[in-house]
Amino acid sequence: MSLTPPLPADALAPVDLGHLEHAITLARAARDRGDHPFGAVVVAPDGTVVEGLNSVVTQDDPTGHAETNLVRAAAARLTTEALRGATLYTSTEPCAMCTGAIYWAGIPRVVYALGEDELIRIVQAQEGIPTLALPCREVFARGGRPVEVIGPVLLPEAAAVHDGFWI
Ligand SMILES: Nc1nc2[nH]cnc2c(=O)[nH]1
Repeated sequence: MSLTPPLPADALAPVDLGHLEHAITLARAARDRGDHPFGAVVVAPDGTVVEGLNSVVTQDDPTGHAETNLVRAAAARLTTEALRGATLYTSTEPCAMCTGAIYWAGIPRVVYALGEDELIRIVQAQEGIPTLALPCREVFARGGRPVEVIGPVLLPEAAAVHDGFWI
């Protein structure tokens, strides 16, 4: 479980903070349309922004996590070179499946708001909801190229978007 201490929001560069807040608004949009409350964006070196929302419920797809959907969309829209210079921002730390997708896409930088340990604490109030406790840093550490990871970042809305959802 991640014991990385949270960063204050003002420790981030304003551009990173803006994209992270965008990811959290997408988590809210996913929840509002009936999906699980997760959202993410990829930002390419030229500023192109690709969005991803969780679609587990509306597409009846257990692998429809925000980041996995996003990596597919980004790979379709961006060149390999652009992916290799991109940053992925996500409302919650990527799970092991999504971390694998990010790694295989060659994305070298990830910024997340809510930590996996905090998500598990929220979700575990509910019996029967499965979690996968494997911090993204541990998965990336097994890879053959470095991925910079920044997070968790203290943004109250990142936790608030889960309020009352997992009950
Ligand atoms: N980061 C993240 N964690 C999840 N856990 C369950 N679904 C998701 C998702 O879409 N994104």
